[in-house]
Amino acid sequence: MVARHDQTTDPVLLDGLLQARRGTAFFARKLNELADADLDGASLLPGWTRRHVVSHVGYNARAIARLVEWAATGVETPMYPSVEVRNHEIDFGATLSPIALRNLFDHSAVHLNVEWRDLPADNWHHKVKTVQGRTVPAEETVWMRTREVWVHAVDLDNGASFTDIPAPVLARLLKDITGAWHTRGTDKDLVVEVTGQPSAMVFGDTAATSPTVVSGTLPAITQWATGRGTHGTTATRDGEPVTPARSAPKWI
Ligand SMILES: O=C(O)/C=C/C(=O)CC(=O)C(=O)O
Repeated sequence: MVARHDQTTDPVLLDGLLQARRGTAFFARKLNELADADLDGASLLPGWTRRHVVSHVGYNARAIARLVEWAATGVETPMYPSVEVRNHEIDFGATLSPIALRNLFDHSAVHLNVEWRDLPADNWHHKVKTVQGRTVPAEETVWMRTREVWVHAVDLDNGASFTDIPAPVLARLLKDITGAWHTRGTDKDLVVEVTGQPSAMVFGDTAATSPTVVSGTLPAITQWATGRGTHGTTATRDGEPVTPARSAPKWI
């Protein structure tokens, strides 16, 4: 039976779906503001034009839809056959005509949304494996997509910034990234402090005796943590400014 609304009634999941759908609408808005010729311009990602960003976001929706189909059917359908195929697909997509590229984004986003909508409540707990080898419940696909659409909307370099991203999305992203650093041990002697928050947000090597402390607002710190520059952040060590500002450890 085809559903007209989400099958899940889990309020946390429904809230997550809302953030993903809002992010998709935001990406669509920034894309629609660009003229066809603008798609040839550079994005904020080294070596990628805006075409590459749109291509990646489109194929990412298809890849995530495959995980949702896996959760629905129990038939293993990976995001991508391999990282090489993923990268080749992005390069190929970047060569499409503007209308085809825009259709790729639109149609893949609708497809993913339908897969989410029709997934029975119980199947959201079914385990699937991401291209990075993480085994996660299908619920995680919502966050995976949320992250992609909000951050890559900024990467289109068309006026969007991290201040446009909702605070709960930024906070979760920062927690994810600093958690990954911690797991890899790449946050040694590094403390990250978010300013201007009702409750303290401190991440990193908080046991270090003389750490480099990088601080800034939630949008500025999250932008920095994703490897998108030091703008709006300050770095100090033993109370003295650190120059040049410390770049963030690798995220993914
Ligand atoms: O969260 C993960 O384990 C994997 C995420 C991705 O693979 C997202 C992408 O970078 C992609 O679709 O290529």
